[in-house]
Amino acid sequence: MGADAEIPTSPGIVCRGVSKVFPGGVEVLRPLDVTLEGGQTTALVGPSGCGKSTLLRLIAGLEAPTAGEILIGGAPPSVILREAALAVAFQDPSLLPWRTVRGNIELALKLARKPPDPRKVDDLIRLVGLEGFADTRPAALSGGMRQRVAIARSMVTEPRLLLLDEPFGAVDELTRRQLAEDLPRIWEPRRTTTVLVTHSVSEAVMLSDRILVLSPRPAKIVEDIPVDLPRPRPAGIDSTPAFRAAVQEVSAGLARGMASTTPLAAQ
Ligand SMILES: Nc1ncnc2c1ncn2[C@@H]1O[C@H](COP(=O)(O)OP(=O)(O)OP(=O)(O)O)[C@@H](O)[C@H]1O
Repeated sequence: MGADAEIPTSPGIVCRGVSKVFPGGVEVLRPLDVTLEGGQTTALVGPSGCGKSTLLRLIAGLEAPTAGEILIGGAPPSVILREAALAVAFQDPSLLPWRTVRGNIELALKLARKPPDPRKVDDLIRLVGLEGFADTRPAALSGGMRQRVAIARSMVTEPRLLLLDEPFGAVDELTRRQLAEDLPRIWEPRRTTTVLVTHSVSEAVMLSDRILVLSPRPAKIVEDIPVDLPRPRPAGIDSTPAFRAAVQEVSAGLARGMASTTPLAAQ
């Protein structure tokens, strides 16, 4: 981190009384109080439309809360944005159509005012399984391939905070499992604070240290489940009894969350 950086290497995230009501009175988040520990990966799971992406967008500083505040490493989201230490990979990869795969990833480095690093770019292209497509433009890629470019692009800057919203949504099951196994190897050594939105319980268990289950809209935290599995996850862990037990626990939490009106955390 640069000498003048205000954001620590693995920033924690504090949400204090955060609520969101969209114009027209759509209440998406009830006042939410939660602290996400720095260096951890936290997964947000919950029913469709409950407000997971909205919470992620608030953390990213792309939306402002209606009330309350969010602090990242003790500072408002605008600071981590200004320091280019935040990276996001959202459902819609939004790649520049006139740039190649390599060009899109390189652009992230440029925008973050970081020096070119062709080797790192090539390594990431290989890691997300796009070897041979470095000079291809997005129009000639499948949806899943475009998402993988977005994932590589989000990691190339070595962000201190990584926000992933269904990053594997359009990726086939086999590649998904491979990515879920491989990607944490990049962010773990740097202890990148990561927040992940996913509909897949097994992906949440595979990738995170902690899983927050949200209720139907307006979202409240109804379950807060630590994932007590070794990091990095060894290959084949998803067929162990401990992994399956964790998946079951989260699935049961989701079912309870669907029916719940009483939040677990102080809301
Ligand atoms: N800009 C907006 N204006 C008005 N309503 C919005 C806006 N953005 C989101 N919403 C509403 O907020 C609610 C939560 O949306 P959000 O995308 O956060 O849910 P989600 O849990 O991520 O859903 P999914 O799992 O289906 O992606 C939805 O009812 C959505 O219609």
